[in-house]
Parts: sequence; C-alpha cells; structure tokens
Amino acid sequence: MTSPVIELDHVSLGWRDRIAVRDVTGTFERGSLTALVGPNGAGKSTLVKGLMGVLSPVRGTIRLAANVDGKVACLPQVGDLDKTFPITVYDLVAMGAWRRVGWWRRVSTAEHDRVQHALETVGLADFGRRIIGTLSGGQLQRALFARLMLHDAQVLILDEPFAAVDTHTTEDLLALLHQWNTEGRTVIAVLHDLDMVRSLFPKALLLAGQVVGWGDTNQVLTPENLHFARHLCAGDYL
Ligand SMILES: Nc1ncnc2c1ncn2[C@@H]1O[C@H](COP(=O)(O)OP(=O)(O)OP(=O)(O)O)[C@@H](O)[C@H]1O
Repeated sequence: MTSPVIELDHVSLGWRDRIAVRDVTGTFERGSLTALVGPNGAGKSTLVKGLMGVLSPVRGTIRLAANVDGKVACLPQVGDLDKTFPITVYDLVAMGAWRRVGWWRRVSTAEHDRVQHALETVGLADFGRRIIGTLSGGQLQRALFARLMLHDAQVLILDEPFAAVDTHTTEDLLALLHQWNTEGRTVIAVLHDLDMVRSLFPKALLLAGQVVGWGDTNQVLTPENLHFARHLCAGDYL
C-alpha cells in the first residue's frame, strides 16, 4: 500500500513580481524515487525550495505527512555553497547531525563514529581535516552526500547532485542514493540526464513553469511531453 509523504494542492511558487511554477497538484509517495526534470528555468529549484519550506507558496498548500515533518534533508546545488567558508570536511559533514546534537554542543562519540562512517562510505576517510575550499568538485559532492547521511532523514531532496561530477563518482553516489531508497526513504532528485532518469528513476515529474507530466517515468518522458516542455520554456533546452 502506498501512502503520501508530501502532498501538493494547487501550489504556485515565486516572487512578488513573478510566478516561477504554477498550480502544481500531486503526491510524492513514501519510499518513492522521483526525478524532477525540465528545461533551464522550468522552476525545479524553486519547487525544491517550496518542498524544503524555504519558500512559501504564493497560492495552494504543501502538506508533509505528520511523521516526516522536520525530517526532510536537502542536498543543495554545489554552486549555492560558499566554498570560501573556512570549515573542515569533518565539520561540514558533522553539521548534518545538528538536529540531534544542537549547534554548539560537542559531538558525542556515537556522532563522531557516524561522521567517520559517512566519510568512509563516500570515499573521504582521510579528508576530514581538509578545508572544503581545497576539495575538487567531485570530492565536495561526496562530502555533501556524507552530510546527508548524518541527517538520517526520511525524505531526501537533491538539487542536481551529479552536475560537474565524473562518471566514477556519479556511479558511487547513485549507488548510495539507491541504497537510501531501498531503506524506505523517499528520494527526489533534480536531474538533467534523461537517459539516467529513464534507466534508474521509476517516477518523474516534468516541469516547465507548470506540471507537464508526473507519474511513471516512461509515461512522463514521452517525445510529446518533452517537446511541449521545451515549447513552454521557449529558448531553453533540456
Ligand atoms: N530569487 C529569485 N527572484 C526572482 N526570480 C527568480 C529567483 N530565483 C529564480 N527565479 C526565476 O524563477 C524561474 C525558475 O528558476 P529555477 O531556478 O527554479 O529554475 P530551474 O528549473 O531550477 O533551472 P535550471 O535548470 O537552470 O537550474 C527562472 O525564470 C528564474 O529566473
């Protein structure tokens, strides 16, 4: 039996002078694995901000299931991160535990073990003391995945997790993402690689300022829908 974990009811999101995504209605089911796709400017990141509660809907409502409230974790676009901030990889990852630990408390032995385990899982066991500004793009993305592990969230939202990441790192991180999903977590990822979506993501939400399709990936990513999405975001390409 499926149960909704996030429900959107006629949601429009945007800013005072501009609606970026309008009238989104639908449900992310518990344990689902959904790719959020669409041309540049389609409103994918805006929807992510809405799902995270960072941006309030201009219209409509977003409802989280009672037992996931506060347990939604996000992997931001790497470009949104201030790489000049003088923080170590260890501390960046440990920040994922702040709900359990609190901002200013010392990390317990159990949390330390979790950080170390997360660093090992993403292949950064020896990188804990490095300042994040010295990491390559792929290494930084691995560190952000490790931080996501520390959140231990039921719902994971990832904004372009494989942008500017090499094939080897993408494969490692994809395996992690699938492992989280097989543990029953709900995963939503903004992606541009439609071949990857078709082969690895059972559900897709195709956006172009509005919902063009939402459901089984093979029924959403049809040539007609993709053409329509491009037409709606004229001038941009998938
Ligand atoms: N802070 C903001 N103020 C006003 N408009 C914004 C703001 N952020 C984004 N927009 C606009 O909202 C629209 C949707 O942007 P968004 O970043 O959600 O698209 P996207 O689908 O994630 O695009 P991309 O694939 O290029 O990352 C764009 O036209 C963008 O210019």
